[in-house]
Amino acid sequence: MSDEPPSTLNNMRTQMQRAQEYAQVTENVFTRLKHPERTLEVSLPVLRDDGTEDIFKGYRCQFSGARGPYKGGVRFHPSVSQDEVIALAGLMSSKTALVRLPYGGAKGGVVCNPKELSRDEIKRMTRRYMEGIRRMVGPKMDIPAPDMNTGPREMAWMMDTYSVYEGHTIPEVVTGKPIELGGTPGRIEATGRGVANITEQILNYYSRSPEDSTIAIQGFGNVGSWAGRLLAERGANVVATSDVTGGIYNPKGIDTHEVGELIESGGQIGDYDGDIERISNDELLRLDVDVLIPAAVSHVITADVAEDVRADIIVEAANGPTTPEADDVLAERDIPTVPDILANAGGVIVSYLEWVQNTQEYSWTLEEVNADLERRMTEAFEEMMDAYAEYETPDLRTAAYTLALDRQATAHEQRGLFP
Ligand SMILES: NC(=O)C1=CN([C@@H]2O[C@H](COP(=O)(O)OP(=O)(O)OC[C@H]3O[C@@H](n4cnc5c(N)ncnc54)[C@H](O)[C@@H]3O)[C@@H](O)[C@H]2O)C=CC1
Ligand SMILES: O=C(O)CCC(=O)C(=O)O
Repeated sequence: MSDEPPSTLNNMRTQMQRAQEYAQVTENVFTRLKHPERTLEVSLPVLRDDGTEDIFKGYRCQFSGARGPYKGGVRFHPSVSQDEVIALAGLMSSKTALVRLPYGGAKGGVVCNPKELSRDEIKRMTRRYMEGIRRMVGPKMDIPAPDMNTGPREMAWMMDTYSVYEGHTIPEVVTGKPIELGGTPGRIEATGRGVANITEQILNYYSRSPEDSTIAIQGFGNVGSWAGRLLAERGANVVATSDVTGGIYNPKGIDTHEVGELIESGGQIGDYDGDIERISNDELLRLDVDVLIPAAVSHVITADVAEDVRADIIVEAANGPTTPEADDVLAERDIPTVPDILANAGGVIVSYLEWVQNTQEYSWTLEEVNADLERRMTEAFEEMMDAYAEYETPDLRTAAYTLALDRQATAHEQRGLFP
């Protein structure tokens, strides 16, 4: 096993490489598709509440714009690095292609621990970040959105900062905004709703259903908590979940709505005092459940963990949770893994619906948004399963990447970017 620190970018390139032999992509185009178009690094001077000033580092990577404006979230997390932001921007380019959105891919982030910053400090940092990247973004150029530790509040501050410089309000420069500022109903739950949809579909594909399934979810933030609540509504038994403070387990089931409310009121899993047994994040990944849903950080399912996984199916709600070495082990062990670029695409799909509403200055109902989301997820799932059968790829990820690569290569060729 290599001593190299895990590189999300190397992992993403290996995943693309594995699809190259099935996709209609020439070597020249493939080389282009593996490299980002540009990455900006910004230094953000932020006044702390005690009167001192700190410099935070931020990034925005635009990976590919061949299929449309760049699109992707912004995360605030200590693990943010240039390598990670580039890789996540690459994942976004494949994700938008796979679910047929008219976008390219981007990602941004600031290296910080928001848990150690006050609301005012986060606000000053967010506004500085938007000032730093504002020449690069725009409603027809690059449209940021939420990711880890960012949400409607941060999107509102980013939208306001951009609009102040432009001299008028431009809601469509970011998505995931509060509803009052042009956000769409359904965006907060969208990624979790997409995960619930895909989990139900993969279970149905194997002639099973949420009602007879137990689920373990690592990470109970925006994505994990909504996936958990919506799967429970579909009849599934969510038996375990976790956050950075550790995990909880009850084979009879966890009250996902109660835990969700605790998290939304600022609590942590470590504070939950229901009828549960405490487990570690590592133990959660090895539970004997029907479906394992990693919904937190990258690289958690390594080859070693994959050897011990007892779930029948994995659905990747997080970006990049499984290493390529782990993919090999899981394929060998016949454990299907629905890849991130499909499983968590509900967020960017509803971001697209928000952007469309903003550009048309019109608004849709929650029912319309949810129906459109479910339809797009279902179609993308069926296309991935058809590609899996047609190309006989070793796993679902390679099938998904084959479709994404083909569509990105076609865009390059049709635009005349290559002879
Ligand atoms: N928010 C969105 O719309 C989308 C998010 N994603 C991905 O989903 C994942 C989760 O994102 P969000 O729910 O938005 O973030 P969040 O910040 O709302 O929640 C993250 C959760 O992960 C937990 N966590 C953090 N570090 C951990 C660790 N080392 N071990 C175990 N748990 C840990 C946190 O305590 C929290 O429960 C990320 O990989 C993100 O890129 C993907 C698509 C869209
Ligand atoms: O909603 C969006 O535009 C992007 C969400 C995102 O960052 C992701 O899917 O990883």
